[in-house]
Amino acid sequence: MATDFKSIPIIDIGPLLSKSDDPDMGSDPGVAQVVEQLDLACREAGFFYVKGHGVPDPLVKEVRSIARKFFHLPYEEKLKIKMTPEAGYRGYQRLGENITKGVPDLHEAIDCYTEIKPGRYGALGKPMEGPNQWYRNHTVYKFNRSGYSVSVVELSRKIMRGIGLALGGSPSEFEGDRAGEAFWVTRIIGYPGVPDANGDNKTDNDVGCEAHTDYGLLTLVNQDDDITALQVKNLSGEWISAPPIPGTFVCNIGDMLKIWSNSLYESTLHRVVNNNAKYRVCVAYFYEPNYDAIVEPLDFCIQKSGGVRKLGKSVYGEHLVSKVQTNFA
Ligand SMILES: N=C(N)NCCCC[C@H](N)C(=O)O
Ligand SMILES: O=C(O)CCC(=O)C(=O)O
Ligand SMILES: [Fe+2]
Repeated sequence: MATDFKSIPIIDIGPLLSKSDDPDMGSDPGVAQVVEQLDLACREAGFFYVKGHGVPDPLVKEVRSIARKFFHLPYEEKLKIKMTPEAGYRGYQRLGENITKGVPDLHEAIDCYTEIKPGRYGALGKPMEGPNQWYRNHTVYKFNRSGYSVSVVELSRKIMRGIGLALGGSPSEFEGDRAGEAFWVTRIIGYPGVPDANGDNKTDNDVGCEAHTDYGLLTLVNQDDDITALQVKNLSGEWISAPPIPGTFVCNIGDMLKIWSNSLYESTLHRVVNNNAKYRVCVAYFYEPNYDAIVEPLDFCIQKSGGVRKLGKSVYGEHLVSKVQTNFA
């Protein structure tokens, strides 16, 4: 929402990926071009599409089809992996159960998080401890086995190397005790189409997901190919659509990157409105800092902002827990 962007840029990150293990990647002209585009996109919109990302198209489609299959199961089946605070907020959330801005959203979802062993982060980690409910549903089990998460975590790390350079830092800026053990969240989401005559899909709200920002570093959205529903807010308050572009992921910046960058990059408000008759699925992958990362504006970002420190300190795990705990009625 940093500017009045009217569309969301598409970036071919192929050149970045081909050099992403070279510590001197920044001096490669192909990489430099990608980095320049990343910087512009992050400053202007906080959103961009990536193409040339190397995740096989059949895999991208397969996880959406797994998601669709799950949401078509009878309600009783889905409830067998119900999300509860006791389950570390992992599992299935029914239609209207997620709350954004105090209003129930018109979507259902499964949340999976990096597993946290009891005691791993003390009191900070306690609310999020627990295993994912992979083994209690055949369809969810297939998602776990697909290899999707492994592909997108690698991809995210490489994009973050480009973003480190884009900010004017090193490619490894978001590694080590910042995001070397990146926490991840996978959210498998289903949005009913426009409510039908008998009102089966009705909640108090017909917005699929109300306006919000994402919490961590970088989100990778894998959305249905044939429905435009994701909208991004620009500076004048207009909602700019992020239509599906086959072969791409929609990427956006989270709250922790906003802090580290001292607001040079913003976590942009977005929402989902499915006005289509068809059911829409989306698999969102959130690449986050280390669970216990202490996040505060980086010195070189403060320098770039005329020496003014714009934001205070945050602990990622605390931010996540406070969000997760207000996501339910
Ligand atoms: N992990 C993410 N970003 N999930 C987004 C869920 C919707 C926003 C949430 N209810 C909120 O109010 O923040
Ligand atoms: O469904 C989408 O396209 C995006 C979902 C989203 O913004 C979220 O879950 O954080
Ligand atoms: Fe989001």
